[in-house]
Amino acid sequence: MANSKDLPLAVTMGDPAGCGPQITLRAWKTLSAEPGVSPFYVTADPAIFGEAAAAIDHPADAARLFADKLPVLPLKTVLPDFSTGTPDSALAPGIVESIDRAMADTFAGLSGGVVTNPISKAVLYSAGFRHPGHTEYLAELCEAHTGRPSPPVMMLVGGGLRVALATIHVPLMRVLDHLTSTSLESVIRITAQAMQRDFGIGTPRIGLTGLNPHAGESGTIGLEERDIINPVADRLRAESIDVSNARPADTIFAETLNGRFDAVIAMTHDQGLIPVKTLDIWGGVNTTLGLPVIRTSPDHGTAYDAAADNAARPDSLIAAIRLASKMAAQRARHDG
Ligand SMILES: NC(=O)C1=CN([C@@H]2O[C@H](COP(=O)(O)OP(=O)(O)OC[C@H]3O[C@@H](n4cnc5c(N)ncnc54)[C@H](O)[C@@H]3O)[C@@H](O)[C@H]2O)C=CC1
Ligand SMILES: NCC(=O)COP(=O)(O)O
Repeated sequence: MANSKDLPLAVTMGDPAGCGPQITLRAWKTLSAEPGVSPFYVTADPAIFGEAAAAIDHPADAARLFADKLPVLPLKTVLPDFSTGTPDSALAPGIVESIDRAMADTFAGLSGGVVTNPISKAVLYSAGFRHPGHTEYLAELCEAHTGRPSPPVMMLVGGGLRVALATIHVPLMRVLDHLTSTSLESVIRITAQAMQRDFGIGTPRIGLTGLNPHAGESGTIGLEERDIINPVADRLRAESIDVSNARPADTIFAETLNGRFDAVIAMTHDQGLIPVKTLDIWGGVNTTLGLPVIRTSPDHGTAYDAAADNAARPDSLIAAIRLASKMAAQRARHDG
């Protein structure tokens, strides 16, 4: 499967009633004038971008047009009328087709990676979508394509931090059903490999948060550090993976900003996302590690309110496209 730096990136439409069309157009205006970044095309209905868009028949046409027009590969699904800022489950089939097409192009070696625009989980759920989010859906598409499981790891990059998650879209009450020695070991291995292959860090230093306050305070405020996290870290250190024991989650991000770790693995979604979004709400990027394709995304959601005001900021999508472009180049170097 190609993941070449020379291929265009496939950007999905996301929810067309959300911020996706505005931020895509604004990102294209910035990036079409920026040397060194991969060109991209959008899998979408060209009409949602007005005169700035040019419909293309094939991803290979994107690079030639990119400086002058936003290249758009049209969907088969006809979008119903919609109102910007108003969620509508009737848009779900087009949203899903856009994701499927971007992934199919990447599997076929026509695109160098996928950058997803935000979707509303609630809108897709109400139309029968049975995956928690893009992350899990993309992993399923990868498994269907390769025949091998691709356990996905969500990583947020921003504010000087790289933060992977040991559990993703899981209700807090169910975290312990998902945080097992096996799952944590897999997340650490995938993060360590991705740091080398996609971020060019030869010997990554990985910090683990504790699950409990004070990382369990020697077992007096919780036992998961003693029983799950630290034994996994011990085992992996014996294999020369540079991973810490569980450290208090309230300080590990400051330690990381001071240079102690290259990446942190947080045990829960909010534990990891709060520091990144607080430090870098506009520039943070969500990337999925562990897949055979490169995937990035803005760290924010559909921002229906900002979209309705025509005020959606493209910064995070721009950062997501730049990161995908860099990862594609790094992966090509790594894989030789
Ligand atoms: N990668 C994805 O597809 C993601 C999707 N979501 C989905 O987005 C939906 C809305 O979630 P919320 O929690 O409201 O988060 P949100 O990120 O859409 O909005 C939170 C606040 O930030 C503002 N905001 C976000 N992005 C902005 C931008 N680019 N420009 C200007 N203002 C911006 C919004 O206007 C809002 O006030 C949910 O259904 C959720 O499932 C949330 C996060 C990521
Ligand atoms: N909070 C991050 C988020 O919900 C993104 O999910 P996904 O759609 O990238 O799986």
